[in-house]
Amino acid sequence: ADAIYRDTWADINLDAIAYNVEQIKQKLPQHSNVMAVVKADAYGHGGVEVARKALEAGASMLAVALLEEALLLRNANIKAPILVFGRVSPKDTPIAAEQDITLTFFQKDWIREVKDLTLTHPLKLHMKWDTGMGRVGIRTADELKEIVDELYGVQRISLTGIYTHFATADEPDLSYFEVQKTRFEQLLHVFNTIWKESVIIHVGNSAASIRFPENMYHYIRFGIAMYGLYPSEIVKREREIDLKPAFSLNSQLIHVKKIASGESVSYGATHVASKDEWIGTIPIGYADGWIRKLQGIDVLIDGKRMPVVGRICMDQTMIKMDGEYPIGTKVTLIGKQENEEIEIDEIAAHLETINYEIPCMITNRVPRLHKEK
Ligand SMILES: Cc1ncc(COP(=O)(O)O)c(CNc2conc2O)c1O
Repeated sequence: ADAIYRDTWADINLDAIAYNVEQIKQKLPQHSNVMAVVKADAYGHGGVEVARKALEAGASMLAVALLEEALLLRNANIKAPILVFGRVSPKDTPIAAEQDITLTFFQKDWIREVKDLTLTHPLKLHMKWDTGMGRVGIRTADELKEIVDELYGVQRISLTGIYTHFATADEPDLSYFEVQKTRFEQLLHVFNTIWKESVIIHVGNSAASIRFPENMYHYIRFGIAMYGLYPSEIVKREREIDLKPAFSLNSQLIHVKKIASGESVSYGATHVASKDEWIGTIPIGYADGWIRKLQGIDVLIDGKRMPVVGRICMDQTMIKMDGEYPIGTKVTLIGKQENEEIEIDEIAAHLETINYEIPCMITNRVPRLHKEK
């Protein structure tokens, strides 16, 4: 790993990743396996390290969004099956076939273009069905029949899976989830009459697999919960599974000063001390993904909550402290200190977004240190 000089880093607890995989496996029936979703550099947790740990903990397949992400795992000598969710252009399918990377398809023309190529290795494909996510996938029985017709008798291209994705599995109201399930079952019935070879079937993300572990077919696509985050408030409240968060974010005080009443902090001089105040500075800013809207959020120093004051800069942030602390004092922006904790969910709420976005938005300028016992 590259040398680290700045005192700002993310601790990735790989034992938590393993724990979370074990928790869902205990809930799943024997015939359901775990596909670890490690796209976007494992939701910002470090793709290779998380993939290896998830496989060690019992996942038997990996999923990514891009061919580039799959190749990165193969280059790290990861041999497990990998599914790419996104559309890979036909011209790049030979690389996928060569590296034994399974691709997603859902367009008749795509198959026609791939059939015109000379593939030196078999190309494995999962077909995506859009039962209501409205993103990618075939939508009707006619489309299904037409695309299956393109596959008959084609050498070197093998359909090894079919899948769909739920738009509302994490919501209190499950009526649309039921609509999607029904549509999937209808398409599956048609598929079984026109395709006789066995395929892998997978439908569930974290929310669906946590809430309905019994009907997850052959694989679940385990993403956010593997990182110890609940997909939504309702799933967190239902507590059908215990999860341990894997991501924490830390820094250290690099400057400490006392300012008098009336003196200001940071650009725009927007924070004005109402009385004598101790101000700490830490080396993290919006170029690290610690964006300006996080002004006002609490961080932990000495096991206590202290607020970010003044405008967050590109590389530095100021904190109003309850007293003087030495340079080098650890500051926790996400995680625990003594009996206080700043959860990713709190940051997400402050930013009026979802927890998925937080670890993804912390840029690569913040090193990820992977720890395991
Ligand atoms: C096709 C597909 N399957 C499974 C998952 C895993 O979902 P989970 O993290 O809720 O378990 C995702 C995540 N996709 C996204 C997560 O956030 N935005 C997305 O597009 C996905 O796109």
